[in-house]
Amino acid sequence: MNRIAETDLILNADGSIYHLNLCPGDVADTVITVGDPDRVSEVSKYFDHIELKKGKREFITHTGTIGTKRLTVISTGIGTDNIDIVFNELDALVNIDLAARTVNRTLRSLNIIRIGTSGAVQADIELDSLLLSSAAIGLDPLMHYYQQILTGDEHSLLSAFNAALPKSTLLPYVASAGRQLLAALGKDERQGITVTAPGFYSPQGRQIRAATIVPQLMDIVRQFNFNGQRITNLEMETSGIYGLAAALGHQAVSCNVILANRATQVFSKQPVRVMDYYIRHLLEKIVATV
Ligand SMILES: O=P(O)(O)O[C@H]1O[C@H](CO)[C@@H](O)[C@H]1O
Ligand SMILES: O=c1cc[nH]c(=O)[nH]1
Repeated sequence: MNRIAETDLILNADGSIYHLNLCPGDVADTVITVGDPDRVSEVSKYFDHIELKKGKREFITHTGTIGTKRLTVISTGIGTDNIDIVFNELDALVNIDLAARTVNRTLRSLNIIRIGTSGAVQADIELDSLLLSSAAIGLDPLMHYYQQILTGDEHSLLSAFNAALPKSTLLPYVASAGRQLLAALGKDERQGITVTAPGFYSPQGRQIRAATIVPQLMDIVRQFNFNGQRITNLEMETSGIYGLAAALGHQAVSCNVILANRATQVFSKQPVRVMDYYIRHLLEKIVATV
């Protein structure tokens, strides 16, 4: 079996993995990712018992239990460049023998749920509501560095979005939610197609002082229609989460609290209270169904 080089899979002196600072036993089969490191304790405060708290840089991890359900909550920071680190290292922790530096014979598949924040692009999507991404269109570059095997539906969505873009401006890719996990968590929840942007300002159609060269981006996103499905929201991690989860054999679903409505230009008056409400809602659902 191929031995993975010390410079490809880097371990710290205590045997933990380079950025996440975690050891293999530290990760539960159900993993909640959040962008904001401060949101980790906002999730784990609802655990009955916290067995570990570790961290390095923006990657804070708490593992514990609610009843008999073991859960890990980890912060990714902002952007799909961080998702590259978090997903490759989480996968290494559960699927690689770190001592032998070889891939395990039996692979573990994690259930990974993002609890994030997002901006809606359609006027009728209520502020302070929850939205689950059935698929993501990535305007970030991450999955252009990995082999992706697309389904027929993903190919069709990508072709349709490419056709809506002006020639040679952006290079999108498409990735979908884990089918079984979405079936478990998506019941009675609003679902939509999410665009993942490689930035918060011009890449999401915001204009402060620096001039944008894609002024038509928001109109294209808002007007796009794929067999009756619309693009619903913008954020910064979901395409990478879905792309890498599929590439590594994990199930992932991205759940986002809508804090901004870009069409009506309003921002939530109560972001902390609303996030707390949906953390409790999703934890109940995860414990009951995942
Ligand atoms: O609240 P989180 O999970 O960080 O998610 C959203 O908020 C950040 C931008 O403010 C980006 O990470 C975006 O995806
Ligand atoms: O508009 C928004 C709100 C939250 N997060 C984003 O990336 N965009």
